[in-house]
Amino acid sequence: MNLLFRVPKAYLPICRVLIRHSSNATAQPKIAKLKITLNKAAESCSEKTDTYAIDTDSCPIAQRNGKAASFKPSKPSLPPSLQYVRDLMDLYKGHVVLTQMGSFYELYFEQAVKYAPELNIALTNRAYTHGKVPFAGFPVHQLSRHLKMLVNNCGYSVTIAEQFKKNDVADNETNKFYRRVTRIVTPGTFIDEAFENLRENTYLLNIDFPENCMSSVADASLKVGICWCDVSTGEIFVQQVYLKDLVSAITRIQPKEILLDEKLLEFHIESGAWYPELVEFKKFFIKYQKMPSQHRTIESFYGLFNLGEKEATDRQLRIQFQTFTQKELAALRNTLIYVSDHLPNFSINFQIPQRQLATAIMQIDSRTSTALELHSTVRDNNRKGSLLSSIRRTVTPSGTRILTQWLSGPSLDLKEIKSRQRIVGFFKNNVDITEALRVMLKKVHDLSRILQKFSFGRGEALELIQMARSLQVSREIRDYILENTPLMRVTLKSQIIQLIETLDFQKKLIDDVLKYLNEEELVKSQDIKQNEDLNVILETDVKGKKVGSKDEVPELTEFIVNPSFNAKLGKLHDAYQKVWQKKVELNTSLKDLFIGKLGAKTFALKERQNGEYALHVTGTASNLKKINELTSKSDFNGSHFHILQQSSQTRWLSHKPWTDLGHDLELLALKIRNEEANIIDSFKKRFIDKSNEVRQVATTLGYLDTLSSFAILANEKNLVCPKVDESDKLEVVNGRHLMVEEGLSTRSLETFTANDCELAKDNLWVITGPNMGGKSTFLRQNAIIVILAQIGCFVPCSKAHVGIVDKLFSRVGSADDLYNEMSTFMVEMIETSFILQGATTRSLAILDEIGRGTSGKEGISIAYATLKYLLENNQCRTLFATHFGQELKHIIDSKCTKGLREKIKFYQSGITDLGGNNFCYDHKLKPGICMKSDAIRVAELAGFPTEALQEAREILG
Ligand SMILES: Nc1ncnc2c1ncn2[C@@H]1O[C@H](COP(=O)(O)OP(=O)(O)OP(=O)(O)O)[C@@H](O)[C@H]1O
Repeated sequence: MNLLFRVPKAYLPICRVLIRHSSNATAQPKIAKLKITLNKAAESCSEKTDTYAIDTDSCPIAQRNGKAASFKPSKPSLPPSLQYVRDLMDLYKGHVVLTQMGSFYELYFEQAVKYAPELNIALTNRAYTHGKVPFAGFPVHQLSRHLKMLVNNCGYSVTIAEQFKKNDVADNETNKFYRRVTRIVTPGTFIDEAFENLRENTYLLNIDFPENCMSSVADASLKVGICWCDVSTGEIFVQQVYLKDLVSAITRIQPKEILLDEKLLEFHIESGAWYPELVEFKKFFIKYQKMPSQHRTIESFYGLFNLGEKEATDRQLRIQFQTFTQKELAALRNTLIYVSDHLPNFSINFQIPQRQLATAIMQIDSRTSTALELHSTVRDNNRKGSLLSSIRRTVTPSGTRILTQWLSGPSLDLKEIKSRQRIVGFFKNNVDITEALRVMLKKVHDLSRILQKFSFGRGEALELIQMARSLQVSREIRDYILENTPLMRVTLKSQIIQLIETLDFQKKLIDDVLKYLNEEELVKSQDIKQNEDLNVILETDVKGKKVGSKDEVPELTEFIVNPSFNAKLGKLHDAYQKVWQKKVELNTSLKDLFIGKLGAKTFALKERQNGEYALHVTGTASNLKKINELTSKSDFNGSHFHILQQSSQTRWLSHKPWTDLGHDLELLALKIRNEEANIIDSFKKRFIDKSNEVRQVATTLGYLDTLSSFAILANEKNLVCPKVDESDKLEVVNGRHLMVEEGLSTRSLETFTANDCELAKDNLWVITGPNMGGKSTFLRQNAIIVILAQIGCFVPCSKAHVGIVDKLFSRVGSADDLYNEMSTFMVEMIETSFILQGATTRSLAILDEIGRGTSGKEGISIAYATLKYLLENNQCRTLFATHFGQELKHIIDSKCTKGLREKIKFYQSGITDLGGNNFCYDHKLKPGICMKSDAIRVAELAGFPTEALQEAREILG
């Protein structure tokens, strides 16, 4: 069974939803390797008979598909390599199968026909005895580009089978290769993309719902386990949440892929039928997968974590896992199985899983996150214009990721908020120190991602230098901050000293890397490689590439490890140098002969494109004639010259002394490179063994980056430090909306009108005003001020007092179309009921025009009921914008007790008449109720026809 639901095309840019069911078979016993020998019939094919293995051991997902055990070689007439592809396609049902054939990745059969157009690659056929087979392919180096299209744009899972050379087979054998599944790429395990995407985490998230919970009515207080990880940074977290808080948690995490048990497929949870809020799942890539989490003990995953020393890692894991709930452990197990199945060829290196507590993070549901434009704008889903882009001043990848995480989940930990504020305050007041720190931070590379690359057996030698340089900078930062601690107050000083302790990374390892690796050469070869890559891209389709000679054998300076690293490398370099010296001598004497005696124009010892060592001589026809004579008659140093190739002005000659020396140099260079590769690997391993320390440095640098960036922002935007405490207050004096203010300053000369807000527990402000009068802006700016205050950032106002808010709710007219089968009013009611069910006395709710989606009278009654319920039951701080101010006031006055009435305050913004038809908005809030909405003026501004406006004015009277 393989189900694929595709979202309408128009929806794809914002929410790629793919629901895939990978297997419905029962688990099968493990089969390590499945050897298949093709029978006689195959020999008649155009390819030779071969024996191949589908390595189900390396990829247990295939075992679980349940086909491995019952697998029989199907139709015998296919050539072995194609039979392999066909069998893979059967094993990995629903996946796109890319098989490496030489220097190409290829798609075959119906998959070639289907996906070639999507990848914009040529589809062709190859004739075999059993008929024509469609195929399409692309060069290996284009894998990343095509994976992006298949995985990110189209939402497919891609199984990749790579080609390897058999160990025990000679080079001239036809069947010297075998193929093996090396990974399965999905949005959550797309490490190549993640390594490039420095600003964001690439989270894969598993949700473990209680067994059979969907067979009965949803209970909002049901406990659910979640686990999410970023394979590219090694971060992994678990949390237990109530069903009612699940979507908020997912909104905060923003996973690239959500993994669910295939048993849930039949419940169509994203339809909202079981629990309405789960329609939010439509925004994410969902993968349904068989979840055999009970089949493996948690201990069997210990190998996926690395803190350095194995015993210490195991011990810490044991302690940590004891603190997790059963649901968290189940989600963790599911996630770990999935990751190890999808990356069978990589050694995963996770840090110790962290448990996040719902009580430590402010809950922001997805509607609020969208309405406040935390990460992208409502209008065009663009990052530019969002709160994140407006406040981001970070200069390191880990700083940017921390900022993103904080914005999605501000802290509820007062101590932590205050300590962040102290650091921001220090940096704000000490601009020179902050500038110097940021100059250093700019030199820091993405340490956790480089570390992960090393763990995966990837990463260039240059990244070792980047790692060492970044760690060296981290030590400098530590020293620099320490130097400046006398300027700090006692509390800040001890806090800072504790923080920067982690920056003290082992100096010896840094020094060794910088001492023994040739940075200059690595940078040079990186530049050459980049140019080559560019040339490859440019020349891909150019036929008749250049022919001629390769460069001369590399010189000593092109090696990347200092020969003094160890005796073995030293000896190899000595030997290489001796042979090199002989080459220099030979070159001199032959130059003497060809240029000095025979009058050639140029002479060089070269290695030709085909690998032959040869003398390259150019000259005039008469000189070359002499050279021809020499080659036919005499020898030099006891060896004859032979003409390999000639043209009117050049000669390629072979000469045994140079051939021998060339081979010796080549062999020695190879040995040196092998030894260098071992040394590079050993350095990588030394860093992997210090995974914990490297990650701590990365986190601390990211933390310092984020907080110093807040200081820069505070000075730039005139922000102040809010008073944050456990009180029930929300008091803001002269508050501003950062993004609206920014928009006004770039678009016009208009300035932002600052407004105050003064709420306490169970206080409610009703805001009225004309259309376009600034009601929504006011609501949002206060919510943003709360978020900024709780991430430790300073806030846009002249004074603020924020009692910690546990949950932020909004009902601000949604641009989402997730509930596509429900009416606008129904959606409005569902969203309002989430607030009424979820808001606590510590929450802040902003509600914009409740009840506008239905008839006037009923709308007012709903608005009133909501307002009263919030005051009496939720007792949260509430800002309530409406056009029905007068009507509401009337009902409140007649129905509410004095006590309740005192909790409600009415504020209004208005329009100032400038005479004639001219007017301007007065965005200043003042007590009172706005009597009219000035809708006709807005219609006029919007370009309504004059007759229509006149008609409206007459009706209004
Ligand atoms: N305090 C302010 N100072 C200056 N300009 C503002 C202010 N508040 C809002 N504006 C401007 O007015 C525009 C409309 O604001 P907003 O959407 O908040 O009005 P509204 O009262 O909610 O309108 P409607 O009732 O039509 O939804 C904003 O886009 C911004 O350009």
